Amino acid sequence: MIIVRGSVNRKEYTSRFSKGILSRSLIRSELSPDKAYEFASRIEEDLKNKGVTEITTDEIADIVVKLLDEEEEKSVSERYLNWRKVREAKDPLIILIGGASGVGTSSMAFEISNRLGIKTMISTDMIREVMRKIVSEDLSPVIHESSFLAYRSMKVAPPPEFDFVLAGFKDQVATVSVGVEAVIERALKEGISIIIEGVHIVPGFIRKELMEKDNIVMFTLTLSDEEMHKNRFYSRCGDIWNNRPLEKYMGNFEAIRKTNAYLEDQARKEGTPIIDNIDVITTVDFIIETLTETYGGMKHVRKD
Ligand SMILES: Nc1ncnc2c1ncn2[C@@H]1O[C@H](COP(=O)(O)OP(=O)(O)O)[C@@H](O)[C@H]1O
Ligand SMILES: O=C(O)[C@@H](COP(=O)(O)O)OP(=O)(O)O
Repeated sequence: MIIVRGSVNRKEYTSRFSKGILSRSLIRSELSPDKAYEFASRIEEDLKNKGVTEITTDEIADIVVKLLDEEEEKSVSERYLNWRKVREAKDPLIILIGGASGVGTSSMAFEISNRLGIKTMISTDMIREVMRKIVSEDLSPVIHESSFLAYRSMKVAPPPEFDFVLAGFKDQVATVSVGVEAVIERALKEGISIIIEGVHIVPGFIRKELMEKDNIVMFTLTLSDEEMHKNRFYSRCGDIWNNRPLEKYMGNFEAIRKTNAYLEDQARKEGTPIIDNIDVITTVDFIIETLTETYGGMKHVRKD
């Protein structure tokens, strides 16, 4: 039996060498499950042949990187190292992924959670749903509508020179952002990493003293190609569990595009990393690389 020594949150632990655990970290680096399991098996076999009975996680990582660099593209070992950098950081990581309806925030949040092994994920739609139960329609009509239709329930119409879609959108975002900040503060208090995604993650709407923390990182997803954006709704409405009618989004597509343009403007104004969410791998790599630069840098890696 091979004993593995590692540490999580400064706590030392030992466990038996597991091909399954090692395979999962390789799959996060975009290796196919079959190849990941083959690599894990070869590493275990090699350790046994050398009579190794105890090894540290860092020593395993060195073996993995060497093998990946010998047999795979450089990008695979880079992904593996990025994943370890972020996981070894001493502060919980709060990732905020915003974007207009249909651009792909929930799908990308899911991909990132898999890649980084972050188990806690929540959508701003869910936060809004809870708020709808607590805050009556009389008190805050704007949260009882879709973000791109919130203007329909504004108590007072905006001045004629204002864009009414964006006036309603901003009202709803400002209200739901209170719930988003509550989730961020709870995650910091519990010391857990979390991904929060949705249309209400808008640059400039989360308190500055939270956004100034470098373990809280926001990304804005956009789609410059309108046809591609439309197709995303067709693709989503094909999901068997989806109960949201395609017509609602197609019938308000112009309003949704307005919120997409507004999100882009806010991202540029606030210096928020922004990516055209055309391709899953490109988007995920961009987010991971940005995290590694801003968060996974040496100042965050545990000193002990
Ligand atoms: N980068 C991408 N490339 C291809 N399809 C994507 C991408 N991101 C999301 N999708 C697809 O687009 C549809 C909408 O994505 P979703 O995450 O539900 O959007 P949102 O949560 O922003 O409303 C889904 O069917 C999803 O599979
Ligand atoms: O309010 C909104 O813009 C959308 C956001 O959800 P996504 O489309 O981003 O999943 O919620 P809904 O239309 O379902 O009420």
